[in-house]
Amino acid sequence: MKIQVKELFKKYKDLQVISNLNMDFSSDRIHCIFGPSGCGKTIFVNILTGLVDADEGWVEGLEGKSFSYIFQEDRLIPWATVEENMLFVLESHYSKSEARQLAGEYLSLVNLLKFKNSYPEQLSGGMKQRAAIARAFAYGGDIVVMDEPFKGLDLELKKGLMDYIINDWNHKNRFFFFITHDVDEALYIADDIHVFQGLPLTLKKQITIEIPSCDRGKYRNEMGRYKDLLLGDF
Ligand SMILES: Nc1ncnc2c1ncn2[C@@H]1O[C@H](COP(=O)(O)OP(=O)(O)OP(=O)(O)O)[C@@H](O)[C@H]1O
Repeated sequence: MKIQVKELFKKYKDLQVISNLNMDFSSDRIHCIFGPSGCGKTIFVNILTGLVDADEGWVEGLEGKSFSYIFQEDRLIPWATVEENMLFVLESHYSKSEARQLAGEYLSLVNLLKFKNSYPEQLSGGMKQRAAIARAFAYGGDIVVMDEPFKGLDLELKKGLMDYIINDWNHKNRFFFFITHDVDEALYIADDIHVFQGLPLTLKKQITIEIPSCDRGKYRNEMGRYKDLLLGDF
C-alpha cells in the first residue's frame, strides 16, 4: 500500500513553507522525516494526515484509514485522569472492558500504571508524554504519526519504546511517520530516512537502511557509514 503526495503547496502569509512537493510512502516501513528545526516537517506531516489543509495539491491513499498521533506536546485532557484520557480515545473503538485492559497494558509499557488515577497537572513533563505515547500505542491506528515523541524521556525508556515499535508495532499494513532531528534516533528506528531542508521544504536525499532495525546494534561499522551519509547534510 502507498500514500502519495502530489504537487503540494503551503504558504503562511509571505512564507512559502512547501512548494510543489511530490512523494511516495510505502506501508510496513518506518519513515523518518528528518531535517533541521523549522524546515517544515510538522506542517508537511500535518498536511499528509489531513490535520492541516494544503493551499494546492492532494494526498492519495488515506481513504478509510485511522490515525494515531503523538504530538510534540502531550495534548492530554487536563480534567481527566491518565486512565480516563486513554479511555476517551479507546472506547470509540473497543468495548469498555477491552478499553480498560488495553489502557492497563500500555500504561505498564510506559511505566505509568501506578499513576493511572493521577491528573496531568500532577505529572512531570516526561510522564505526561509517556501517557500520550501509551494512548496512541493502545489505539494503534493504520497511520501513526510521531512528532519528536521522545523529548524529555530518559534513555532507557526511550530505547525500550523504540524497540517496542521496531519489534511489535511496525507491521499490519501500517504507515509510520517519525519526525526527528536527532541523528541517533533516526538511525536506530527508521527504514527510510527522508532528509529535508527548508524553506520551502525540499527533499535533499532519501536513505534506505538495508540492515533490519532489530540487528542494527550488531553492525556498528555499517551504521557509521549511514551516519556519515546523514551528517554530511548538516
Ligand atoms: N500556523 C502558522 N502560521 C504561520 N507560520 C507557521 C505556522 N506554523 C508553522 N509556521 C512556520 O512554518 C515553518 C515550519 O514550521 P514547522 O513546525 O513545520 O517546522 P519543523 O521542521 O517541524 O520544526 P521543529 O523541528 O522545530 O518542530 C516555521 O518557520 C514556522 O514558523
